Amino acid sequence: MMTATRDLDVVNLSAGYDRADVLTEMNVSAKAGSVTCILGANGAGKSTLIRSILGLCRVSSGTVRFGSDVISDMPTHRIAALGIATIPEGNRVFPRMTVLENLRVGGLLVRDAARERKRLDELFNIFPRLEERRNQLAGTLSGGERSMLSIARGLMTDPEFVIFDEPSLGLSPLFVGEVFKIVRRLKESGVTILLVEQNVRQTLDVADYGYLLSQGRVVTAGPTETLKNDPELHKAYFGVH
Ligand SMILES: Nc1ncnc2c1ncn2[C@@H]1O[C@H](COP(=O)(O)OP(=O)(O)OP(=O)(O)O)[C@@H](O)[C@H]1O
Repeated sequence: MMTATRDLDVVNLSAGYDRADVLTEMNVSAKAGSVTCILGANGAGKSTLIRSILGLCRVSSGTVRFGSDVISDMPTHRIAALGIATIPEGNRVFPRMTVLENLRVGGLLVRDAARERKRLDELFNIFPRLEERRNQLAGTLSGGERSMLSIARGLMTDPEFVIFDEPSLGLSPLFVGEVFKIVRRLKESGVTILLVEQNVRQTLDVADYGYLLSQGRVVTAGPTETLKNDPELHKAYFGVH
């Protein structure tokens, strides 16, 4: 595991699809080694923000920087090669492949066999259940094990910056807890995390800093301890005016 050193900065970004911008002059920063959460109702622009960071949106103005690199004009594969990875929602795995095969697919960018073995060992250390079940077909794992596998697969490249896109979506409460435990564990290992989640209470507990989006703009932002008492957040999530 590497200790993150680079901040991610979205600076005055306007971006979207075709001719219409979805994000308007957005400013979001994720500090190296911290957990930053992105909150907001359906359609607020959370996925569009992630897609912009990954080079999957049309940017009309502004920039995205990762450390000293401007990444907003890079193709997605180059952004990934800088050490930015995404974990998809829920528990997506290749059901007819074994646990080990799923992990190897996640590590396709890792061309060196010795590095791949070392990384597998590190991940099996974090996820011992996956090691026990390394030769089991992923489709026969429990829901919780599958979500561990989908997260571990996304970590095979040993990224410095990890974007979680609604990791608890569709999971039962018990497994949601597991996902948040993994986020904490990763944070302790020094990785930078950007967390998009609807599970607002647990997200605010694990994150250091948060942004609330609405209609493609940042409505409010701050340390999560402060955000917990922010009237805008209460209005958005708990219906308190
Ligand atoms: N491929 C696309 N082409 C055109 N418009 C899109 C596209 N994807 C999303 N949008 C629009 O952009 C706006 C923001 O959507 P986005 O998916 O970023 O929101 P979100 O906050 O991630 O919502 P959710 O929580 O529902 O996933 C919405 O109005 C949506 O219709």
